[in-house]
Amino acid sequence: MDLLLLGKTLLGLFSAVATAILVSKLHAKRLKLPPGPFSFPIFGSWLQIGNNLDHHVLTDYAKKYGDVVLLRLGQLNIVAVSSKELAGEVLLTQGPEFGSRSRNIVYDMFTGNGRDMIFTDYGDHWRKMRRIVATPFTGNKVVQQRHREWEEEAAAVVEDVRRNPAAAAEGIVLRRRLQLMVYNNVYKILIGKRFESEEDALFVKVKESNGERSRLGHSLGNFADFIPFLRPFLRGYMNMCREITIRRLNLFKDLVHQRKKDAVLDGNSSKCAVDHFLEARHKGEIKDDNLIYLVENINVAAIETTVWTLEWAIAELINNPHVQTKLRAEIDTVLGPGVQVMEPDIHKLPYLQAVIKETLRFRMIVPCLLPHMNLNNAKLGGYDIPARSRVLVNAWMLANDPAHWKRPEEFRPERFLEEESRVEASGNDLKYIPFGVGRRSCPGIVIAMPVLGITLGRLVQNFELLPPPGQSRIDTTENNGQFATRVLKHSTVVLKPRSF
Ligand code: HEM
Repeated sequence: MDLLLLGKTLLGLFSAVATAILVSKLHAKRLKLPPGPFSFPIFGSWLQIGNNLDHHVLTDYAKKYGDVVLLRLGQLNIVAVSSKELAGEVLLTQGPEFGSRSRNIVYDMFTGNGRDMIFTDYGDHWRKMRRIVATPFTGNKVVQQRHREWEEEAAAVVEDVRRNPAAAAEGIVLRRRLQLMVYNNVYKILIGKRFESEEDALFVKVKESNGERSRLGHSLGNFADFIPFLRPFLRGYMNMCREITIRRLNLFKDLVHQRKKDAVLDGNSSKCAVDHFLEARHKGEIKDDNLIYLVENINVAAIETTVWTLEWAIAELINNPHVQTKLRAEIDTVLGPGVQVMEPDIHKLPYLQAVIKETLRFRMIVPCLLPHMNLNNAKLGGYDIPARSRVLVNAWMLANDPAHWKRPEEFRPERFLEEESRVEASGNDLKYIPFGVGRRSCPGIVIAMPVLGITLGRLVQNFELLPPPGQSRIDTTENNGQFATRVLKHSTVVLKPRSF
């Protein structure tokens, strides 16, 4: 480290200590803050908490301190909420107050300081961007217009797996093929395009750059977020983030440009999301960079979320063979052996729906939703919540709390046909909100649920899903990141074809 950097760091440290002590004294007098672990000047509770602030750690804090906990990490206040009542306050009753998003330095960079939709503050810009995304992705006709494409993509997966001798013998990493399928589902809506194979050059490029962005954004604890004078130590990491941001935005600009050319050549092609975004741009509702960030947002929100959920569901179906057998029997009985699951069939397959709901409960991939934020000082559960707190709703804890659920530690889809038969994934009961609820809830539920139903239904009716030879289970060790819970190791799966 050079002397100048060391000098700057020490100076920063000294002024931060002085400011932190002064601010905390002033605050402590006036505000009734939620309980939480002891907070030191400058570092807050970072030394006790460490860098693993995932939903399990937050659950432990909730058990110790209560339904609303304040964790101070340097300058950042993190408010963790874990009761139905307070989740309702944050997401519904006080939705506008807590409807902004907390970003960190990396997400400032990824989103151009909130020029996107997902990480922008609650207000007119967000409202406009959300409406523009909603038309092509979540309008009430989207399922009707698109389900044939999703069925064809799922049929292509089944075909490819049947043709691959390794699938029935040593097994394959099915995730890779499912990833291509979900990219195709989303890219057809986004730019009217699908990729032919996993080797398609553009697919490889998009997938790698999204993967790199996701890897860099996944880290849970980032000390430079809450102790800004330590930022110089992260120069290398920040440079990588900057580089990937530029690369991705250029890639998405090229995609939009290409779509403009294709649409002119082929006047008959049906309208895709980018066409809607371009119209909004022409009307002056959004600017060029907002348009590119919308494309960026769909790339991060729509694809891996669905792939991770499929990956978890497959792992649970293999580790719970009785569930898999029961699901297969339901499909065979209702549709007839070999009659392929179509989207309109899903409502006739309650056990399939229950398996999906149970996966989203037990393996909630966005366990604390995306971070909410209050722009101004607010009140919650009788406590003062300082402006710009990062508010995390521990949705995983609500969905796995023995106070609300019978034997929550079991993967038991039957619960959604028996004691929880009225509970829906759309959040009609706040103990189960895998897509959030309220203003900032996931608009993608409209397409995610049918895609999950078609894909899982087709896999189970066409194959027996098994662990690889020599193993009795799929490894379900979690990899918990800033926003998402993924499977640590992408599993190899054996798929034995059924004959009809
Ligand atoms: C199984 C699949 C998915 C799950 C579990 C999921 C879950 C979530 C969750 C928990 C949130 C945050 C809610 C909150 O902070 O209150 C969210 C936000 C969002 N999701 Fe999804 N999602 C999935 C698929 C999709 C798809 C397919 C799309 C495509 C349109 C999508 C688009 C979005 C967007 C745009 C937001 C941000 C909304 C806003 O800030 O206003 N998601 N999602």
